[in-house]
Amino acid sequence: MVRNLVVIGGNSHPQLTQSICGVLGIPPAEVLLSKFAVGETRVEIQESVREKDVYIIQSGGGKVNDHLLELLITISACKTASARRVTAVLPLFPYSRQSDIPYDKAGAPLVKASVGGKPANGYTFESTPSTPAPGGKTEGLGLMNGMESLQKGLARAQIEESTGSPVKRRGNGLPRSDTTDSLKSLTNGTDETASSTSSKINSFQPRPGYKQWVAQAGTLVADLLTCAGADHIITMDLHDPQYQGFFDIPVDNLYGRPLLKSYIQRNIPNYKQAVIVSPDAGGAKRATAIADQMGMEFALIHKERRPTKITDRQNATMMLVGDVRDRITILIDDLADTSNTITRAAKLLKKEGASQVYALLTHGILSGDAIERINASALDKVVVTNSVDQVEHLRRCPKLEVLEVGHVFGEAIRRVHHGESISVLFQYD
Ligand SMILES: O=P(O)(O)OC[C@H]1O[C@H](OP(=O)(O)OP(=O)(O)O)[C@H](O)[C@@H]1O
Repeated sequence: MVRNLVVIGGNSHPQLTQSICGVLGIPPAEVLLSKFAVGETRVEIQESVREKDVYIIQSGGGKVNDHLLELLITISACKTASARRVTAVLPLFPYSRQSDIPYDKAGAPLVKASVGGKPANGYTFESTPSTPAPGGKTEGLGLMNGMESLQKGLARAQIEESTGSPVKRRGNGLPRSDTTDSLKSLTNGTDETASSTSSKINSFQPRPGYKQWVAQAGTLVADLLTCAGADHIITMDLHDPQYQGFFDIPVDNLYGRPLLKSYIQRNIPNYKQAVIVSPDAGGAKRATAIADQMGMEFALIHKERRPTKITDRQNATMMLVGDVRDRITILIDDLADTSNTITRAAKLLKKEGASQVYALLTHGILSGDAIERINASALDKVVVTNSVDQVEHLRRCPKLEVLEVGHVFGEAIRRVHHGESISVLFQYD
């Protein structure tokens, strides 16, 4: 029994809250988490948290935005109810993959670039923005684009003023052709100017190589948590460990690896002869750490994230570096979302002669038709932790096995509460 410690479970994962409370020997706090008719989140803390050390359990996955808002409101409610310290426990941290520019699954940037006003079909990843030449035109970019739009808007206003009727526009904001003559007379009076103005008046057209300005949601979410009043974060296997640097409060990033290692030792026959495989270069460090510690061989799948052409998805190939013939292979990754990565990797491993393919992941998000994809794949077994609720996934996927993380978070909470070191939880030997 621990004193002055309160655990509040969000709606994302009630089973994990129960298991953490079981480890700590306390019941979860009484809270009301619901929604008003309009859809707004409603939170009521139904017991006193004054001067208490509060831990709120809320994972990513599922209705991730609802869960995030519910967490923020709960943190704020505890702070205003005079909690001494509020710790957000996020077994899967939401939005932590969004600190980079977005790519589609074939690895192509989501920017649809245009070249000289033409569609992006000729775009290659080797393309670079053209160097502006003296007297050269910089079509459709930045300041020039703004000036041309302004010029065009003025021209349209003048036509409207002189004719007394509004200029009709196409969907893209261009005047209709019946106004073109008037337009010509109001610009330089030449066809060339009119047509070039027409082509330029359109909205912003990014060029190849232009880095699209995207929301850095990871930073925003970090700020929202601290703004709401979180004093401390506990999470597990952050997709980018550097994400801890987005916070100015302590972040404890626990490892799921001890669980995965122990699964291998207990369940894979003659495991020293098996091969650990990283399904992409991004996860190589994660997978080699396990292979090195367990004295196992390692292979890498090079996931080509840069197809030659933006339209050519077939070029987004996977290539195996290492030998897996007649060996059991174990894919190691931090998470599976759509399951594309692990199912494609499994197909390649079987093609290269692997006798069996396991996938061991910390976070089984398994969105959309991920389960169907796994069921139909070459994967023999998928092992995930319950950092995300797996009840529904288990029901639908006979290949799925789930490892319990409640004791890891329970022990981390106990140690943080008592001011003990939790570094022992970071060791995975
Ligand atoms: O199940 P899926 O939808 O295929 O997603 C899973 C993949 O996504 C993440 O990596 P990401 O593609 O973000 O690349 P990175 O490792 O290079 O950051 C993760 O590490 C997996 O490899």
